[in-house]
Order: sequence, then structure tokens, then C-alpha cells
Amino acid sequence: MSKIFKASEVAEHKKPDSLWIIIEGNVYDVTKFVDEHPGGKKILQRVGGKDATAQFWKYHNEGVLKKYKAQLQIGSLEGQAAPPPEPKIEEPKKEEPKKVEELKVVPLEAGPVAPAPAEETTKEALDAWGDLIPYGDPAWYQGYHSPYYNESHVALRQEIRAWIEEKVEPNLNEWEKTKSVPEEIYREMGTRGYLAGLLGIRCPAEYTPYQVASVPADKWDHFHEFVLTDEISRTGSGGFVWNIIGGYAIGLPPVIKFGKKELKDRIVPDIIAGNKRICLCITEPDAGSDVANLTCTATKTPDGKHYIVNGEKKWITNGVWSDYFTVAVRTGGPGMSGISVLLVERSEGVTTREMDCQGVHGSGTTYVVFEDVKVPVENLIGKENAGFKVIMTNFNHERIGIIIQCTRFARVCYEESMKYANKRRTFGKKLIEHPVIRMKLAHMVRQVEATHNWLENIIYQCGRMDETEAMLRLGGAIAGLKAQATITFEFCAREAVQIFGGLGYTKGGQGAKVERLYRDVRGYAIPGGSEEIMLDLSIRQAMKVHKALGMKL
Ligand code: HEM
Repeated sequence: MSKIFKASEVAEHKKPDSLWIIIEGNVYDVTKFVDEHPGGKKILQRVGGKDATAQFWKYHNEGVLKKYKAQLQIGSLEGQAAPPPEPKIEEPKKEEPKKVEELKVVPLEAGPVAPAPAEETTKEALDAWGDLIPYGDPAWYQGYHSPYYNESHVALRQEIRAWIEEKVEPNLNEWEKTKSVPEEIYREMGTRGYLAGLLGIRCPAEYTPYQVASVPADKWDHFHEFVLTDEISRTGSGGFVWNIIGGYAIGLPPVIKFGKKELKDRIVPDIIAGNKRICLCITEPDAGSDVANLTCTATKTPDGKHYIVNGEKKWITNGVWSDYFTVAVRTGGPGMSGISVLLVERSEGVTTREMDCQGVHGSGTTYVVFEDVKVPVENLIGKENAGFKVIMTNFNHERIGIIIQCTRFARVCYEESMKYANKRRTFGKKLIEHPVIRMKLAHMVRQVEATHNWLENIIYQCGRMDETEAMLRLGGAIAGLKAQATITFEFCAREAVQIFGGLGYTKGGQGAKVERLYRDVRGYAIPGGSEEIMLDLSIRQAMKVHKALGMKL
């Protein structure tokens, strides 16, 4: 691997029985690889013994080199420092993170709600970091001022991006095909402390020994959770994101906030460690956004020790491999005042079947059936017939997660398009030189940035309000923002596929991310409250709240 070759030496290896090529100053032996090269044998043979860097970037993205480097690279060219794969656009080049002078984190108060970071920690803009493609990352990554972030957020984004680039990115196309993610990735989510950070609250320390390496547990705030979800979403795979956080981030918070101590002590540590899995079961074949009309029943046994649960739940993320199910059931009369939430454990009478959906492959979308399932009354989450509040409190956190994911997915569509537009040439020019393409990019950016900025404002509010105030005052805005995020995502996915043309219509290869995301759009626009319901709620809820605040019309 570390061998140094002269260009003249490489030039001798241009025949099928010994075929070497140079890419970015590194030497690859592709003699055996030619037969399996998806682009064909001859095209590689034509560049045998030569520098094929320009041709390589025309047809591939950086993921290909990362994947095949270990297998094919035999050394470097004399006088080259064997640089890492370059971004395909000519400029700017990827920069190493700059040294941080001092850690200016202000201690946060203890309490169940993670507070927002103090503004005075970030008077200066943070160092520019990442690929620096304009708008390719949030503004605070690119040296712009922000009141929300400090060095602990910087450290976290670097930690996660490094992990994703090493362990996840190279395998995503494969996992998309098999519609699965290896279990060890989920377990790492636990041991790296990420699961503990995805609860919308500070994780109670007694439930986990696992901490995020770059952020002390007592400093964790809502913006750290934002950064974590955002960086994971940069994979451009709804299926991957939902596989690792979809069930957990909405199924566990109700247990932690409203469950009984004995129940929590028994089940929570294993879930946070990534050893056991949990999901949220609200939606039914006949009750989606219309939660108040759900029909799954839980009837108390005559001795008052158990509930017997009967009913079906549909489109349940992660259900197929879950050990625990946080389930909305009817324990009382019709409407919202007859609903309770129960923690059902996988046991006799629980069956799960994976559903085949348009997108979010690997998320384990599941049809769940409960038939005479015996659940101890100690597994009641919150009070009997007061489950609607538990569900409603959970919605804000769920929707903010969806918004973060959609906004980054939209940004990924833009970023991929921007990169491609800077290398693909048509009619004698790069795509980016055609005004019609710049117009598409501009319309993507203005929506992504508007959505992201509104999102930061909402997350800041969440850190300043307690849960009940946030549920009432922010519920409408979060609903409106969810619709804004999914509409933006849909727009960007469409425009990105148009820019990529046939490559955006084909699985794998350079357009893999946008092709995949295009199929994931509906998986975000429908669940967690459909766009239609969200937009309507955004106005109704705001009117209600502002009436109480003294609105004068
Ligand atoms: C280390 C060297 C190379 C490796 C590991 C490699 C690998 C791949 C892979 C995995 C694909 C499938 C599509 C994708 O995942 O992006 C592909 C497609 C392709 N490759 Fe390569 N390749 C190499 C060098 C080259 C070179 C030097 C050329 C051109 C001279 C080339 C031309 C192509 C073409 C035309 C396609 C089809 C693109 C498409 O479907 O649009 N490859 N290659």
C-alpha cells in the first residue's frame, strides 16, 4: 500500500495481464477487477498505465474509491502525498477542522428538560468546516455567526460525521438492496451514547453508563440532538435513519416520562444500550391522523391485575424486530378521553409482519397484531384514560425529528445536485453554467434555508419552555413546520432527480442518494401527521393559543 511508483513504471502496466491506473496520485491494480467493473472492461483497459483521474470523477462519486481502496490500491505515485479522495468539484477543497482555542461551554441547569445553550458562548463565528459547498451544510458550519451553537456542537458533528463516513456510507447501497442494517450498527448507537441523546430530554444518568465521547452528559441540549439527527440524515437514506432511530426516539420517551419506576428500572437500561428494541404503536388500519378514534382495546381482568389487549396496528416503524411496544389502546369510552398507553412486551398473542413499502427500505415498517395479549397493569404508561396527553406530548418530539431529517434530506438533494452540476457537461458547458439549472438550485436553497432557520428558532423555544407549555404554544408551529419541511423535501427530491436525469432514475451509482430519497418522500409527508392535517392544525392551534394570550382581531 505504501509503495511509491514512478509514472514510467506504472505506464508499463497497460496490458490485460497487468493493468494499473492512477487516480488522484494513487496507483490501483485493476487487473482482476476489470471483469467485475460495472462500467465495462474495455473502458478500463483504455486507460491502463495512465492517469485516469478525470475520467474516474466523470462517472463515480467519492464513495466508490472509499469502498475499493483497500482492495485495489497498491501504492502512490512518486512525489504525491497520497491524498484522500478529492471532492469532484474543482473548489473549494475539503479542509481539516481547525484547532479550537478554548472550550467555552456554560454549565447548564439540572432538570428534565434540556436547556438551550447560552447565547454568550458563541459571540464569534465558529471555524468553517466541511466541504464548504455553498449551503451544502448549515450556515454555522461555514463560518457564519449563530447564537445557538458552541464548541461542544462542533465536536459532536465531527464525531458523528467520522463514524458515518467510516461505518455507514460505504454500505448504504447494499443495505438499501437487502432492506436491512446490521445489528452491530444499532448496538453502536447504544454504546456510543447516541441513543441516550435522542429522547428529547436529558437521559437520566442511572439508566446508562454510555456517554457521547465528545459531549459531557450534563451539557447535552436540544441542539446536540438536532446535530446528531441531522448528521445521521446526511446519509440520504430514510430507511437507514428510521432503522436506527425510528422506533426508539418515539417509543421510549413516553416510558421514561410517564412510566412507573419499577418498569423503567427493568427495561430501560437494555433499550438505551442498544440490546433491546422498542417501537410506538399508534396508527391502525383504520385510524391514522385521526388518533382519537383508535379501536385497539385493553380490558382489565376481573382480578384487576392485567389488561387483555386486542387489535391491529399498522405502519409501525421497527415493529418487526421490537421487544417492546408502546401502544395506544382504548380502555374507556369513545373519543380521546377513553385512551390509555400501555407498554406491551413481546409475548404470546403478539405477531408482527414486515410490510413492503415504496421507500424507507430497511426501516422495518410493520403490521402488528395483538390477540388476547396479557399485560400487567404495572405496564400502564401515565394514567388510565389519560393516554391522549401522553401521545400529544410525544408528537412534538416526533415531528421535530421528522423535520430535522426532511430538511437535511432536502439539503442532500441540493448538495448532490450542486456537485453533479459542477462536473457534468452538456452542450459544451457544465450544467452549472446553464441558467435553468442555477434557477433550480436557487429554488432548492431558498426553501432549505428558510426551513432550517425556522427549525432552529423552534428548537431554541423548546429549550426554554417546559413540556406542557411547549406542547400548547409550539404544537401549531411545529405542525406547520413539518408541512414546510416535507413540501421542501418533495420539491428538492424532484428537482434533484431532474438535474441527475437518468442517473437519478437508476438505483446505485452517482444518483443513488437522490433516487433513494425520491422514493422516501411520501414516507415523511404522510406519517406523524399528514401535510393536510398539519397545515390545518398550525392555524387552529395558533388561534386557540393566541386567543388565550389576548389576541385582538
Ligand atoms: C479503481 C478504479 C475503479 C473502480 C473501483 C470503479 C468502480 C465502479 C463502480 C462500483 C461502478 C458502478 C457505479 C457506481 O457505484 O458508481 C462503476 C461504473 C462505471 N465506471 Fe468505474 N471504476 C473504476 C475506474 C473507472 C475508470 C478509470 C473509468 C473510465 C475510464 C470508469 C468508468 C465507469 C463507467 C462508464 C461506469 C458506468 C457509469 C454509469 O452507470 O453511469 N471506471 N465503476
